[in-house]
This record gives sequence, C-alpha cells and structure tokens, in this order.
Amino acid sequence: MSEFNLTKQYIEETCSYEPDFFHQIRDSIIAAGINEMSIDADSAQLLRVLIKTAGVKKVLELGTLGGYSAILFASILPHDGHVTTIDNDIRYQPLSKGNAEKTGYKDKITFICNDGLKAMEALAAEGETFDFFFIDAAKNSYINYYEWALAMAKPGSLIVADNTLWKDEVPDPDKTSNPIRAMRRFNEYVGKDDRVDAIITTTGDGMTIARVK
Ligand SMILES: C[S@@+](CC[C@H](N)C(=O)[O-])C[C@H]1O[C@@H](n2cnc3c(N)ncnc32)[C@H](O)[C@@H]1O
Repeated sequence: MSEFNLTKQYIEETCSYEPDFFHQIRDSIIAAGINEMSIDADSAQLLRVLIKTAGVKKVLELGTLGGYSAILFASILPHDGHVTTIDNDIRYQPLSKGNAEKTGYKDKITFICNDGLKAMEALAAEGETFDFFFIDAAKNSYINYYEWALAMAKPGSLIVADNTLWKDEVPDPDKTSNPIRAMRRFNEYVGKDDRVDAIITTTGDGMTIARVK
C-alpha cells in the first residue's frame, strides 16, 4: 500500500463516520449494475464540515448519480435549505429519486435531468443564486461549470470540485489521459483566479475548494 493510500485509509477509519443509509445508497447503486462513483466517506465529512461552517442554505450540484451527495447535502442543510441536482443520464433518475424518497429527503431536492451546462444556463437566466456548488460531472466541462457557478454565486459562496487529483495522478507529468489533463487545466485556472480564495485538498479523490471573494 502506498503512503498516500495508507494515509487515506487511516483518515477514513479514524474520522469519516458514514451513517447506515449512506451504505444503503452505495449498495443500491451496485445492485442496479451502475458504476459506483459516489464521493468517498472522507469527502462527505469535509463537505459536511464546510456546509455547516458556512451556514449554507442553497446547494447546486452537477452530477447526481444515485443521489449519495445530494442526499448528504439535504441531510445537512437547515429545514428551509434546498438542493438542486443535475444529471444528464435519465437511467439514474429512478434510483436517485427512489433513494431520496426512502431516506425522507425527497422534498428537499429538485432533480434536473439535462446537460449540466444547459441546465446551469437556464438557472442563471431565471436569476437563481446558490451559496454552495458541487461540481462532479463531465471533467472536460469543469471550467465552464465553474464560470456558471461564479455567475450564480454571492460573496462567500463556496465552489467545490471533486476528483481534481484523479487517483493522485494529476501531479505526475507522465500521466496524460483526458480527465487528468482536464483536472490540470481546471486546477491551474482556479489557482490563478483572483475572484476566489482557493485550495486543493487531498481529501477523497482530490477536491478543489474556492471561496468567492
Ligand atoms: C461521479 S458521478 C456523480 C456522483 C455524485 N455526485 C455522488 O457523489 O453521489 C458523475 C455523474 O455526472 C453525470 N454527468 C456526466 N456528464 C454530464 C453532463 N454533461 N451533464 C450532466 N451530468 C453529467 C453522470 O451521468 C454521473 O451520474
């Protein structure tokens, strides 16, 4: 086991409590024969801390899959909080909506089935704003998702993007696959952006966190 994986295992075992119903969401995705790509338990814990600390009420998520992270957000937000989650794959809708129903969070989540960029453009045109954005969909579109998020953000809003270290391979110049190059472009773009204060964390599969100034 690499030093990185040992550290990750230690963090998950020591400080990443995952309630039972989140295990059940993972199981439901596997049972449906879908690639289980929900966020890791340590990422869930970081998101929980960030959302509670920032007093977030409105979340916009790119990438619903089986609803793990959308339901996580709904479970953390205050009673008047709301999650809007977007996924372009209609096959995942019954699963994510079913999981939201089973866990009692259906009324706190709006599910949009559309391409992420088209859906963001429509929300922005309606004058929607959000105080937390979670980017976890098409890797090539991360910069565009980020720009739409900025258009719907307020000072203090948080924009969090997942998989930004891609199995710890993004820093390795010998790795040149599409998602790795997309994550490099995204991290460099955010790192140079003086509209935000940003950090890349090694939590989960790497998370880039930007706070709008
Ligand atoms: C890693 S999964 C999301 C996992 C989810 N955030 C969680 O942790 O529970 C990525 C999702 O992005 C969706 N996706 C991919 N390309 C997309 C696009 N262009 N627009 C919207 N969703 C897209 C996929 O269908 C998939 O369900």
